[in-house]
Amino acid sequence: MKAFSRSMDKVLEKIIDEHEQDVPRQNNQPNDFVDVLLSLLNDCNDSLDEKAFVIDRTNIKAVILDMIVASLDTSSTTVEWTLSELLRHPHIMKRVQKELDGVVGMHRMVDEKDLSSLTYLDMVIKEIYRLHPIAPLLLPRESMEDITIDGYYIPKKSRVIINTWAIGRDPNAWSDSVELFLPERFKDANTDMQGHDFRLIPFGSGRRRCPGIQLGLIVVKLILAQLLHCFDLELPDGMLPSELDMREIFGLATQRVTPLIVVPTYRLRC
Ligand code: HEM
Repeated sequence: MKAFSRSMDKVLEKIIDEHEQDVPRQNNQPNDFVDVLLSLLNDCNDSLDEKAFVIDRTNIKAVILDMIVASLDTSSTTVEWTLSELLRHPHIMKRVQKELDGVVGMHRMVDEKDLSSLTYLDMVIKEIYRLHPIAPLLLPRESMEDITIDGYYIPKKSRVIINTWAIGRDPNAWSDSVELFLPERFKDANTDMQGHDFRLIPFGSGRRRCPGIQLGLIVVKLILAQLLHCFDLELPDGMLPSELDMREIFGLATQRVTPLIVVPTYRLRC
């Protein structure tokens, strides 16, 4: 563990050093997240001001590490569950590819600017988060006052845990076909994932909502669009879609019990 912390510290030091040495960035024009953190480092030297917050190099390393930890598994696990469901539902995978071929064609790769036109892929991603929310229990909350909701009394200072996994499979919130993978259920629905519609809150809601939601959604959508556009994907060794193991590991992040193995075949003409 200590060896890991030391090597991680080296990586973080390198990231900060590179930003500090990158002269064009230092024209009071922050370029990226680390630049913004470094600009705060230089800004808060007013030790007489009690309200001034202090941010030092260690804090910056902690925040960068926090971002790496919070973003990697969440994004990659979303991609893995999406591919799993698409491999179990080949007609839906074909429909995603048809949309991609219509929007992008077969002679170039998907670009970030194409993403807003991929509306069926949006529905697929929402359906993934309904059935496979990556953080099924969100972050724990503490109630600030006594309250009764639907007849349940919750005293002040209770630890409250929101089970988004159960909400996603609740027939009262969705329909009887709640166990089915049906992206079309979002066709005419105005459901967003920003924390306003409590039926679908894979990034949480309120002040502790995921601060990386915009980045996360773009990264996940771009990776999926590129994979599905560039490749036809199949299960290995003639495995049938119905034979794919969909068991989940219960934990802070919902991973697959068995890693997904996929056989890709290139399909573009470029
Ligand atoms: C697509 C993938 C992602 C998913 C599904 C996801 C999901 C979540 C969820 C459910 C929470 C808890 C929210 C709550 O309890 O209300 C959370 C918190 C957080 N996420 Fe994400 N996230 C993703 C990507 C990212 C990215 C890309 C970043 C940063 C670059 C990030 C940074 C964070 C941080 C720092 C917190 C803790 C916020 C706090 O303590 O107040 N996440 N995320």
